[in-house]
Amino acid sequence: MSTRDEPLLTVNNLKKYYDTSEGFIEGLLGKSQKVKAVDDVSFELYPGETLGVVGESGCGKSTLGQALVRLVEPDSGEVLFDTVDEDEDDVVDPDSDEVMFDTAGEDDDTVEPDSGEVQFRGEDITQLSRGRLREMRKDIQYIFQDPYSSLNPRMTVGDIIGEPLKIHNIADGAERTERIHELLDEVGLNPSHANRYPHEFSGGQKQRIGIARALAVDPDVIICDEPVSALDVSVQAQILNLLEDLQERFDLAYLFIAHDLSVVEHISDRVAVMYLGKFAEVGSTEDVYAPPYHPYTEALLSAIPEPDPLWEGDQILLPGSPPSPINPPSGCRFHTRCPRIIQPPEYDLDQEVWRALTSLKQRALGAKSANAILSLSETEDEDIGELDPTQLDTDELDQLVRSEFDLPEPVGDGNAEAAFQELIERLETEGLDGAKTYLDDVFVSPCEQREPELMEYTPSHEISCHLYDVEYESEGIADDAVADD
Ligand SMILES: Nc1ncnc2c1ncn2[C@@H]1O[C@H](COP(=O)(O)OP(=O)(O)OP(=O)(O)O)[C@@H](O)[C@H]1O
Repeated sequence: MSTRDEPLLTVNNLKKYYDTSEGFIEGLLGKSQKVKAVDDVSFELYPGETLGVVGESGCGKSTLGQALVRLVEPDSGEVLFDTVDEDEDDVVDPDSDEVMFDTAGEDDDTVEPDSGEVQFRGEDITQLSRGRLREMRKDIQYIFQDPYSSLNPRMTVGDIIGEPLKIHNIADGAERTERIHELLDEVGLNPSHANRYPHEFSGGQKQRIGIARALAVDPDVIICDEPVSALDVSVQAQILNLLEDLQERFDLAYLFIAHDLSVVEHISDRVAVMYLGKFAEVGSTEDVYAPPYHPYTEALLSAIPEPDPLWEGDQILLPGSPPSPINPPSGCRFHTRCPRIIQPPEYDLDQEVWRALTSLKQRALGAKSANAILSLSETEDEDIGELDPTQLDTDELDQLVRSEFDLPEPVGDGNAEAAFQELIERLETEGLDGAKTYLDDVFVSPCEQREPELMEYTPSHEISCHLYDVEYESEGIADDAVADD
């Protein structure tokens, strides 16, 4: 049983990979590829707190929320659940005689108690039987992003809110009606509207109905999956205030998923920043929204349309688009876009120049033809046709590549300049394949070689970045990075 200082949810090494094979045969032929939507995520959620999960679209936030309660089945990992011990007299131990069995009509091993609270004591949700899973879903509710499609249009609002009361044998008849009216009132809706249908309500009101439905079963945890992103900004604030108010009154813990950093900052006690299926940073909201930053968080914060008044830097534009979660980059997954990607000890370049050289390397290694290096169409460009680097002279090629990547001449470090010139020569004499072979061994960042752990930076702040890694600190690299902050 959880106390206030112990986690309600303890998530260990959770993974969810989606299979992309289109059919059984493809699967058999081994042609399926796995989308690593959630890839080894661990965290805790404490009673009464809000943990925000933030990151770009497609980074795995919804999959994480859904895997916790097995709306999608996780591949591996544990989700240990401990219910809050509110009132011991009201507790029903599922193993005790107090549980009255009435399984008529049930098609599985469901055990619904006639009264009292069912307890979970560190049970692993990923291993629960279907019956126990159904009981767990009373304690952990899910609010969906889209209030328009998450409510059954053919049911009255009263029936929608009353459904969980019925499923979990919580209230019946007049008692149920009274509870529905109470819940409508709790979420700021008129109880006399219980007989109306969802289409008669605005977007914000629909989300209030979704919240009332989640509250009906008196949960310990609500997973709020982008609950305000479909709403107008003014309505967003009202719903966020309502969620905060309800949290205080009913001692709810929220896992609050959103892509909008301002929304997450407003509501969260702690924040986890997610990138390509992993947590890049987790900490108290104060820690995550102030230096030292994970470079990904820093870029996200710099891009908020109305930045935090404390934000002093310029907007950081990340190069390229997020890589595919089917084949995430080696080492630190963010290294292909990281403005602060670490230089190897043999170079001493301006950071922007170093970033540009690594972008050149990534683009060349991923290119199908030399055209791609210069952002030309992979097939044939109207004006230039297919670029054949072996037909250009070295100087011409050198200038084209420097101008494409904003590289100064020389790049500013003797070793790096020599490597760049050698690259251009290989491109000219051996074409793209020769350049690729050469690039395997040059412009190598420590960030692409080893995956950083999510490490404790302070007791309330974990960061997964080699810049904050003591091993790199001993080489002076991390020290410099932190000093910059
Ligand atoms: N059912 C599925 N089958 C295959 N891939 C999926 C499936 N659902 C999600 N994905 C992929 O898994 C990755 C994570 O998706 P997810 O929806 O969890 O991300 P998200 O951060 O919640 O993004 P968004 O805010 O856009 O929903 C994405 O690459 C997505 O395309």
